[in-house]
Amino acid sequence: MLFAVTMDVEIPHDLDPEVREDLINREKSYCQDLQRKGTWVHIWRYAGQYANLSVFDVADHEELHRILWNLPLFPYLSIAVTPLAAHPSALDDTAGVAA
Ligand SMILES: O=C(O)CC1=CCC(=O)O1
Repeated sequence: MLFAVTMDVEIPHDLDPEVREDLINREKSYCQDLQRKGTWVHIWRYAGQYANLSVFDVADHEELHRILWNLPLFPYLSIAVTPLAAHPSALDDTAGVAA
């Protein structure tokens, strides 16, 4: 199942800089591990915003929830989830999408 997920990042300005750096480093490792597994299919920056648009390929809602809940930055994210379905005009056979 494919999901588009928007994450808006709002880290408090008064957070200890070392804590902030550690969180961001752990978020990057977590994200890149899931990319290597093929679960975190895309991550794009919204231009001009501290926010990303990501696409996840997961077995079910519970797997997506677990992944999002365990994001190191989770306490500082506003998250919106949109389920995706195949578009009939798409040329490519997009992974994970049933026709
Ligand atoms: O910077 C962001 O958009 C938050 C984030 C999610 C995964 C990652 O590495 O950073």
